[in-house]
Amino acid sequence: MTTALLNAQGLACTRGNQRLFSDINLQLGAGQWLYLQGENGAGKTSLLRILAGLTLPTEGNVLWQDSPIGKQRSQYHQDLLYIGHHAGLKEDLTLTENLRAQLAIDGIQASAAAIRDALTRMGLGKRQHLPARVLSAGQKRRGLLARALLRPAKLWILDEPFNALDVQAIAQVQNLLKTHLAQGGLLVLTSHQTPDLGQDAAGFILNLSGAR
Ligand SMILES: Nc1ncnc2c1ncn2[C@@H]1O[C@H](COP(=O)(O)OP(=O)(O)OP(=O)(O)O)[C@@H](O)[C@H]1O
Repeated sequence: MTTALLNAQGLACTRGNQRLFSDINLQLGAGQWLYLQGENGAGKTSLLRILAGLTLPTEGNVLWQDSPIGKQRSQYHQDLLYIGHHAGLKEDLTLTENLRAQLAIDGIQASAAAIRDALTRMGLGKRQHLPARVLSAGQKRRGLLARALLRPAKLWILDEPFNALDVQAIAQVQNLLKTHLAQGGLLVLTSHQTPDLGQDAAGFILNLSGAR
């Protein structure tokens, strides 16, 4: 049996006077994934943000390695890679500068060569010195995902990682996710496109539509 590293107990979320979901319980161990489904507005991003410790739940707790995430913010931050739905890039900075700044927040000093390699692997070798504002939506998404190549983290929480990506990039990101899982990483993601995470990794699907 896999030991649960991420544990959510009785999660509920209310926004304004709208109950998005309640009584959400999850357990995820090494090499396991959770795929959140649901219509627009079902509460997927809200749940991901709660799991990432960015929003407090209305009810319930999130535990990481048996301890509430609020009591171990710095350890949890170290173990977590969260990539949000909206491009979190500073528009006037280049992709290289954006990545360097994001990694610095994560406490990681990546070399210029490592950043260049990651961007090249994401097909952005020729775009690395352009300000983010001139990049296409898919290029921005690729740039955000390059962080996953540079930032070791046990738990990945990804909000619509395939958004705006072309077929080739989707396949590349799916391979990245499979490798992460094969190495014992945990993955929580949402996407309007069903991901292919391979036969070997164990996974769960949670549909938030109707979880009120
Ligand atoms: N801070 C907030 N204040 C008020 N309402 C909010 C707030 N944040 C989210 N909501 C509402 O909560 C609902 C769920 O939003 P959320 O972004 O979690 O949905 P989602 O399932 O990720 O949707 P999508 O598939 O469109 O990305 C929406 O109706 C949204 O307007």
